Amino acid sequence: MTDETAPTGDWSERIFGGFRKTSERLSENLTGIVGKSRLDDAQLDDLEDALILSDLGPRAAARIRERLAGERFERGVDELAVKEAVAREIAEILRPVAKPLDVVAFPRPQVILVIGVNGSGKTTTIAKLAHLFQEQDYAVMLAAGDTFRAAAIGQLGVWADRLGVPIIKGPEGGDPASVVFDAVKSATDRGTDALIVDTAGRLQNKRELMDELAKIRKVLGRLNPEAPHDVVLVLDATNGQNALSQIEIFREVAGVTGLIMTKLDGTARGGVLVAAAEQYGLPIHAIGVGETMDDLRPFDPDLVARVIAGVA
Ligand SMILES: Nc1nc2c(ncn2[C@@H]2O[C@H](COP(=O)(O)OP(=O)(O)OP(=O)(O)O)[C@@H](O)[C@H]2O)c(=O)[nH]1
Repeated sequence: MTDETAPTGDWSERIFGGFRKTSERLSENLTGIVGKSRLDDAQLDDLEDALILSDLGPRAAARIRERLAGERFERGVDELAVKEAVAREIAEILRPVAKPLDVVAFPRPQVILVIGVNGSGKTTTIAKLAHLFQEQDYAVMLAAGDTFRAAAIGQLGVWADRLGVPIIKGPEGGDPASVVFDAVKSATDRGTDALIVDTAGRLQNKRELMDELAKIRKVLGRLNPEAPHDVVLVLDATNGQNALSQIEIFREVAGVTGLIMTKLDGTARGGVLVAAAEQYGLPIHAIGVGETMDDLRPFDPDLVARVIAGVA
């Protein structure tokens, strides 16, 4: 964890890194592409392969191919024109899933479960979300529902101190559902707007995790039938294609309602977000572009599409 006062630089510059592996692959395969007013079958095949290799996935690749097969390039086919067309099509896929996480629950609190494998950036994302809500003048509380590891409880506690928000914790090895129960009661009593709950990320033991999350849900449902209002899966951009299998598994065990992708400031294959959007249609709430509490950014589908296509 770095100091939250560290300079953050220009975040929009950073996301070029997060999509670099995707956009480089794509660019390499489009270099020198020329033609008359339409792409021919061989060019369309190459384009589709390039999109798949760039982590956009077979479904998004097939969709973009189909759209570009019907495209008339008025000024003739060249690299820039094709990239512009690809950017437009990627934006079409991403726009419907770009959806910030809003605090809307009534009655309060809005209960947001945050899930994801260990190391994905879950704890940091919780801090970033808390900070974002604070900036919008919402009262926030954290709950340390990952009781499996003392370090996880400690780390969330450090963030709570920094942010100046209350945190409900239990003992290491304690029952996460009981922590969540206490937290919802406390948040309700205090009139808290958003309660953000950390959870264990033990994918190795799917059954145990499923039982744990089911128990949390049951307890929550007793206090508020609408809760949890959000189940946000945190994905690490550096994991590339692995993100898709994580969505698959967590959808099954936890009923994911939205995604946040972190570490898009590193060199990563963020293009997998396009595959995720096409395949699952889950809302993408935000992206993480650094380690400080200010480094959560809105997901801008048009910018991301242009970065991926190499025309930003
Ligand atoms: N560069 C970068 N690093 C990040 C980002 N988000 C989190 N990290 C770093 O990734 C590491 C893991 O983040 P955590 O928030 O501890 O992840 P976690 O999923 O809670 O992990 P556990 O505590 O092991 O369960 C830390 O060193 C964070 O500082 C991000 O957007 N960009």
